[in-house]
Amino acid sequence: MTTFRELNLSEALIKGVLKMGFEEATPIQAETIPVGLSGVDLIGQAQTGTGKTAAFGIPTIERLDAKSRHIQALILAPTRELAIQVAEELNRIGEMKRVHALPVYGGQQIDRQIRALRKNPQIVVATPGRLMDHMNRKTLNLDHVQTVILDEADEMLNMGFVEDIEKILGTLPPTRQTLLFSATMPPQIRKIADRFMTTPTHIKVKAKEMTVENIDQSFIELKESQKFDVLCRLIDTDSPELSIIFGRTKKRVDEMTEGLVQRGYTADGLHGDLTQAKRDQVIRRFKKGTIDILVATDVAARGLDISGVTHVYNFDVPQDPESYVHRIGRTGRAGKTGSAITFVTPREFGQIKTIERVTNKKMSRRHAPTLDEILEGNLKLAAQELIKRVEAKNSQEYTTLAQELLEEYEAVELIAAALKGLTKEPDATPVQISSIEPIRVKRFGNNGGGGNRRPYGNKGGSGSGSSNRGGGYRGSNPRGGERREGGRPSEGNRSSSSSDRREGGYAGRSNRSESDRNRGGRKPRFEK
Ligand SMILES: Nc1ncnc2c1ncn2[C@@H]1O[C@H](COP(=O)(O)OP(=O)(O)OP(=O)(O)O)[C@@H](O)[C@H]1O
Ligand SMILES: [Mg+2]
Repeated sequence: MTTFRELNLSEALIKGVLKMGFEEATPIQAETIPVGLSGVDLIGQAQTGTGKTAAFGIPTIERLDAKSRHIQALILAPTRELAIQVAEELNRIGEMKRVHALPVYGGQQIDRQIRALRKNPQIVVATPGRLMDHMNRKTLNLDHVQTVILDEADEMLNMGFVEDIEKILGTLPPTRQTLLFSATMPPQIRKIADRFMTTPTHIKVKAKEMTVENIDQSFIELKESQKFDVLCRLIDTDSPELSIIFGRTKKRVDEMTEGLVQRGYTADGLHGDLTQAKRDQVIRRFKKGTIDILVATDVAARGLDISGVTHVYNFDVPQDPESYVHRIGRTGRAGKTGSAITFVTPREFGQIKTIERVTNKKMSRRHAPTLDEILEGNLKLAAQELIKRVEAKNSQEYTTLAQELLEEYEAVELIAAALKGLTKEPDATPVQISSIEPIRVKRFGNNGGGGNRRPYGNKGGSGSGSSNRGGGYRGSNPRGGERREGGRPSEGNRSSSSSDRREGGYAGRSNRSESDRNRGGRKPRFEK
């Protein structure tokens, strides 16, 4: 185990990370921080939730000059929520060094961002489309950037941002350091690496499986028409603290959200067609626990770090194994445990096999809870509740009435009636979710006739390996469910900036044509 002191960091940075509750460096941090500090280019790959943000954030902040008024580090992220979150984390790491990171993303008023940029942040965390807008308007100067980081680089390629990224990287000083991070590294990444990186060191935290071992993974085979009722039953039996339900399209996300609310759950939806103000509100309420179910497209699959997410439900089987890895990685973060349950229709069963093959991890088959099982579970909960109330000994004012009732009725009958009153009956409010075409297996399994799709550099090409398995590490994170929202600019109206059209409609790969239209009809160059 490596402490941050052993990594030769300045006092300001050590204080910063200790204040965040980090006691030891995670494996990816221990391996990449020294390399990052040396100034060379770096590709970092490690499982979800294992601290990649700080792995690139710490050396980047350490290397920059807090007194300078120039932008010295640029981070590109695929979604707005991720840009905001990364900026927040960097602001915490750099707090003692008085370094400021500004998130810059589509959907927020550009004037507001221009004013914030005039305050000279040393770090800008941007979505590619909006950054391009600022570059075209000359409202930010990237001449002094010494480090550029592509967080979730493969997803930015999936989203069709490759041209923007090429343009952005092409304008940066050639001497700058380039870092590239993700939990998954499909071979296309090599193109970016070849073109824009100088003999990068490849660091991959070795792990037997692509997913962290503290996520319990299962699937349920069922008919499309059964999905919604089964989902509700699972939520009732699993009682997640916070959960994320992934759906394939924006329409399904809207319908599911509406249905859950109708059945009395506190849920809200997140997808690319919502205004930025609404997106901000949903995330804020989910982090606070005001809503405990987030229904989302793949827009929420990458990078989001929300503590308390104990369950991920894939209402629709993910389009590809990468999407699966990132979706389920929203739980089981920073050494915590989590559960991931994937729904699969019989015709799509091949996807489960493909995912298992690529992630090198078997999912267990789970059966949909029956109504009887649900009732039995609810009855047990009611009995526990009754016992709790008896033990609390605070029902004295009811004892006289209870005595009178006991004289007239059998004790067993009275308790049975009380239990019935406390038992939650499954809600059968009818909910209609529009049906959807099954994923075509052919497209899904197109990785070389069913062979293992190896993540880039998996075969010992890494600069230095680690014997650490998985993402488990010690160290507490005291923030709990209440994350500081500092650094998050208050929401403005949707601006008419061109980046909105490109970034606004992201619904995940499954909804590709729709999201492409929203990004100006651009076709992603790297189809999977
Ligand atoms: N050294 C550490 N000790 C304890 N907690 C840490 C440490 N480093 C990071 N964390 C916490 O772990 C959580 C996950 O970190 P982070 O979001 O950087 O993961 P990631 O590897 O980028 O995951 P993803 O692939 O999903 O983006 C965060 O809450 C972060 O604050
Ligand atoms: Mg991340």
